[in-house]
Amino acid sequence: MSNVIDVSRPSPHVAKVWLNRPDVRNAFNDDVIAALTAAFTDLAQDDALRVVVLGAHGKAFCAGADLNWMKTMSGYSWDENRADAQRLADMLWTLDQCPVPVIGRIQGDCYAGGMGLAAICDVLVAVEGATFCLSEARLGLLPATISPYVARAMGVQASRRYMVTAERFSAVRAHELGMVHELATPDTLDAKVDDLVATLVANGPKASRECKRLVRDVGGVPITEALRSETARRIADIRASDEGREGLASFLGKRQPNWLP
Ligand SMILES: CC(C)(COP(=O)([O-])OP(=O)([O-])OC[C@H]1O[C@@H](n2cnc3c(N)ncnc32)[C@H](O)[C@@H]1OP(=O)([O-])[O-])[C@@H](O)C(=O)NCCC(=O)NCCSC(=O)C[C@@](C)(O)CC(=O)[O-]
Repeated sequence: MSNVIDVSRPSPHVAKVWLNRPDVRNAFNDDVIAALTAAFTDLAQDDALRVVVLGAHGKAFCAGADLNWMKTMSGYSWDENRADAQRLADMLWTLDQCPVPVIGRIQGDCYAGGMGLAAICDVLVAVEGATFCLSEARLGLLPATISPYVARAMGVQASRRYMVTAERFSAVRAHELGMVHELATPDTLDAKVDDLVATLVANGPKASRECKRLVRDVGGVPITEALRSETARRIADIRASDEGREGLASFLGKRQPNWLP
């Protein structure tokens, strides 16, 4: 099971998690779901970590759920199907809760559940030639567990269209919709991802984690008095922290910040 994904640590601050079933276009089955869940659960405990890059081997990023695995599931009882779907929902949740920013490196096609993986990323870089598709309806299935993440990443209205039509669309269109943040060519993809990694590693580590949590907690939430006081509390917390003091002192002192571990 272990080699269905590759996890590497080029530095204590950076983790790379690569899907590794290129022969089936990185479709995920039970082994992948278990491996990704375990990897992100471990990474979440690592206080030195500042950024994760989620990528894939081979020509496609991810073809979604493994259809052979799903075919097996169709012989299951409703309860067994429910338990399988719950494991998938739990995996997406675990990835979404990753405490540090996740950069998605989309080097090829991104279909169905693969769009769910892309949608949990905080920053998405894709090659222009990659195709995106919420193909589930074509197969008589639903993009159910991925739907909240996809709707958050590309908006409800675009999700409506692409979920009901199951049409393919380009990375350029995904960029227009705001889901993809940067377009690349196969030659420039890694340099763009490396630049983003360097940008994220240079930021205040606590601030970076808190920014991610802040957007997740307040994005789309109605602006109420309670929210006004909660957001004020969060900035006060970080201003009063060693990191907040160091960030301001380094700016005012015209020097590089020395982030504490
Ligand atoms: C991705 C492209 C465009 C690449 O297109 P391509 O590069 O031309 O590759 P291909 O179509 O020739 O496929 C290469 C090999 O990968 C296999 N393969 C490919 N995909 C899968 C798959 N999903 N499951 C199992 N095997 C897969 C495929 O069967 C073939 O095997 P071979 O013939 O060489 O033995 C194409 O392969 C394709 O259209 N794949 C199907 C994508 C799809 O419709 N996935 C739906 C998954 S359902 C899902 O994800 C449900 C979920 C999770 O969203 C539910 C929820 O949210 O609750």
